[in-house]
Amino acid sequence: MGYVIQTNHLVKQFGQEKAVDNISLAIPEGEVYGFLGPNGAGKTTTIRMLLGLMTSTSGSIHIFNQDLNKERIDILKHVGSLVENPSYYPHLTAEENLEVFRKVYGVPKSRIREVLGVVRLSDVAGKKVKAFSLGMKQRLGIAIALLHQPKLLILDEPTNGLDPSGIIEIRHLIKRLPDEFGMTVLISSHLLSEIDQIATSVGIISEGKMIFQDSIENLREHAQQNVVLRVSDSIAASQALLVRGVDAKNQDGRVYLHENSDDHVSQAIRMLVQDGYAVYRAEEEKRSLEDIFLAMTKGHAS
Ligand SMILES: Nc1ncnc2c1ncn2[C@@H]1O[C@H](COP(=O)(O)OP(=O)(O)OP(=O)(O)O)[C@@H](O)[C@H]1O
Repeated sequence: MGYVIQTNHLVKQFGQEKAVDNISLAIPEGEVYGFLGPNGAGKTTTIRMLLGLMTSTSGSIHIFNQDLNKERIDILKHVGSLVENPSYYPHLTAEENLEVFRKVYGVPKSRIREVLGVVRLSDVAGKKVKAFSLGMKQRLGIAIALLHQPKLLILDEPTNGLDPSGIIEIRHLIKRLPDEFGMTVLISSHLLSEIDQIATSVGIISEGKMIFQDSIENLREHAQQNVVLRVSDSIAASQALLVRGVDAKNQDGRVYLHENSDDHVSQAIRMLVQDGYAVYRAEEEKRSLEDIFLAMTKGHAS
């Protein structure tokens, strides 16, 4: 499979601080890549380098298999982006704003109607942008980014500040782009929950370093849940299980079983009952992807 974006040991240093520290992104074609990290992790800095808005300290960037240093203009012709707050003309309508950008890009007038349709703003095309909600403004920003039919769309925290319905709208919109338009999308966020339903690949950064990069399925595997047992004496019970080779841990007065297949759980319960312990409850630990993400980034920070 081809990669649309590949960075090799990318570094950006501000004074003594490495805001981006050895990041090797690999973003396959046709994916929605969720670029995740807490505030200040280095997402925007990475994105600014990808868009040629900032030079790197070291490392390389290849987009569409071309070196960004050497073929910047050619590459950026096929990239659309929405980084931080997009600039609009508030006193112009959505359609008039798009017309300004259409002329810059030199694309046919028909694109305006098409992109308004894609972002579902056709009904308010004649409305002044100053009357738009934040969610509508973000969708207009995406419409502008789509005008020249880019092969790659880069969105920096597009759901920041949006209410839940605005987040859902953006989510639906982004999800359609790879299938309908063959596009690859990079979307950054500090909240995994916001993008766990749209991303097919995920890269997690913390303090400038990449700490996880793989498919969303493999991230879900990390989120595999322990089974928690409430028993009569959790300290002695977890010891008894460990002695018999069961991966068990005592925590908060409960026994945590890491191996959570039906066979393992029933075997552990049988052992405990045989040893005279009372087993009151067996429950799956409720651990969301967000919990896993927080644990990963916290673990890294400490
Ligand atoms: N122009 C700059 N000069 C000095 N330091 C900078 C500059 N830009 C970013 N930084 C620092 O680099 C680090 C990473 O910032 P960056 O904005 O890339 O993080 P982020 O992951 O995008 O976070 P956020 O979600 O808050 O935007 C921060 O410590 C920030 O203070």
